[in-house]
Amino acid sequence: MQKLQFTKMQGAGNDFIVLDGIRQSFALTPAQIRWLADRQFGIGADQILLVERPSRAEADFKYRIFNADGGEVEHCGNGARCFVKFVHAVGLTHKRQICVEVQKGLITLTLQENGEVCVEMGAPLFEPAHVPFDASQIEPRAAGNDTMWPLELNGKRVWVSVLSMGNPHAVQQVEDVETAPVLRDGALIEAHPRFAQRVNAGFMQIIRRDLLKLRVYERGVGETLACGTGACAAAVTALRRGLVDSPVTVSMRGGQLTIIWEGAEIYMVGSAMIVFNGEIDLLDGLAPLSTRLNFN
Ligand SMILES: N[C@H](CCC[C@H](N)C(=O)O)C(=O)O
Repeated sequence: MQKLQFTKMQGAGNDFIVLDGIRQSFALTPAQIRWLADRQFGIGADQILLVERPSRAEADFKYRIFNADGGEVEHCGNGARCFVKFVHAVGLTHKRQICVEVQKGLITLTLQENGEVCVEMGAPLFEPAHVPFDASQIEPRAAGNDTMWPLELNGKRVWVSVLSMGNPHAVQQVEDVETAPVLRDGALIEAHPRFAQRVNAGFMQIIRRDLLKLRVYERGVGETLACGTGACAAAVTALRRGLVDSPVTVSMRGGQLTIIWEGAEIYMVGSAMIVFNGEIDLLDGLAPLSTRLNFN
């Protein structure tokens, strides 16, 4: 049995289990990650964030992000803000500007005087092969400076913009996010065969030129209350379509983020909070999950 200290955090309602992998030594299997993230049998979270020492000289820290389904991912916007608040809260650093190594590369995080965090999210990539998205045998449609692609979902065609924030996103515009079929169509888009590594599916509604509403069906999780990379993907898509101006507020069910994009790096500004600290016995957790009945 191994005791593991953890910190439960949230950024705009997207919630995380943050683990200090610098002062604790452990190795997690995908099954253990699924158990920790399980909202009935474990602690419960959308993602697990693992803080480690950097392997690159220019970085202060490294962190790794795992979805609730156990898969490791390239980037996480809300997680980045939670990371900054965590390392300050536990005394791992007092620096206000931190360079962090994540799977997609190096990002710079800044803890602002007002307690919010500004994340330099990197530049979006639009080439289908970089998402990755299989654009073969279909014709795109222009929308301003943006490109939309047709996706067939069980006989229904939707038009999505595809882009990489380091992780893959498919964004569509809807009339009303509250009535959009996010759970049904989000699941179909996430698993669509044209996305070799699956995809995060965003549903955005333009409210004003400085405000859009967004719901995201996240890869490896399902619908979350907010998605930071998804907010960046939606804002960039709306900006390319000429529907909003930068900076734009992205309002999601769990909170809002400010996204700034002038054509190169994207900046995301928002809050992050510690909810509680805890301790869990690593080995005990697998038993309950193995007894989870599979009725389907
Ligand atoms: N589900 C995402 C990872 C977490 C991203 C999201 N929580 C964020 O804040 O960016 C993916 O599989 O790419």
